[in-house]
Amino acid sequence: MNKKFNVFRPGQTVVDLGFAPGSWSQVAYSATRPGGRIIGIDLIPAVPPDGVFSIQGDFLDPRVHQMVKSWLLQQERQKQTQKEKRKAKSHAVEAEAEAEAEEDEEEEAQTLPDTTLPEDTTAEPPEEPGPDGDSSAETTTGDSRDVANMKVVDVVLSDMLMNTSGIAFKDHAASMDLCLTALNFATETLKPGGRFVCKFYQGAEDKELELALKNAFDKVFREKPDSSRKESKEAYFVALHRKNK
Ligand SMILES: C[S@@+](CC[C@H](N)C(=O)[O-])C[C@H]1O[C@@H](n2cnc3c(N)ncnc32)[C@H](O)[C@@H]1O
Repeated sequence: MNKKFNVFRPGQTVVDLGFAPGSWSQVAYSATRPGGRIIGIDLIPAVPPDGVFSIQGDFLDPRVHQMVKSWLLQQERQKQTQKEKRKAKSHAVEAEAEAEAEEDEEEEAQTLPDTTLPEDTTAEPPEEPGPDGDSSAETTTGDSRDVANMKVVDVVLSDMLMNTSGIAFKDHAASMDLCLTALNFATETLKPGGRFVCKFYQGAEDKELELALKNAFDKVFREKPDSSRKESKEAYFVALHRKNK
């Protein structure tokens, strides 16, 4: 499905619901390098693949949503701090280069007759805003706003499925609960343009889920990948480009 829909890109933040034992997380991790951040959540204890952070808990429990959001916030703050550090470093390099250039000019000037020296040679250089001063302020404000709204996630995956009972309607209803919970979380956290992939058990109510997805995303595909057994009621929705609303 990733090959077909190109779900992952380098640097993305991905939330993998029902991640254990971790194959999807592993694919997400490799496909989002460098800079990707992956968090997996599962009911059962499982060691996540390298580079993946995990939380053990029931995603139907709102407290688990809060834990994931806290992690996302922390990651976002880290990203901003790293961005600011990089900016400060590049400003320091620029300032050093400017100071060196001025020193060179002064040295050159000292070798010339006095009359050629401009009057303000000894004056402090005027403080000029960095080349990206204004736009960086905008970016920071934009990021802070996104963090406040928690729209910081690029992809939400849900492969959550209960142990099936064999009673089709019951399994379908349980699957719809999980999918709708995942979709609610995605609605709260996905950036505009974000993607959502969820496994579901086909049944009477999946049309409603499809409609909710179409309401929130520009494109929605119903998929039955080759790896899924033909007789199984399992299928996937792939929703691309979260609408900006
Ligand atoms: C099919 S497996 C996931 C396989 C995984 N995507 C992978 O690639 O390795 C489904 C997982 O969903 C988890 N799950 C089911 N209900 C859940 C819930 N309410 N909260 C969190 N995880 C849940 C199960 O424990 C199980 O590990």
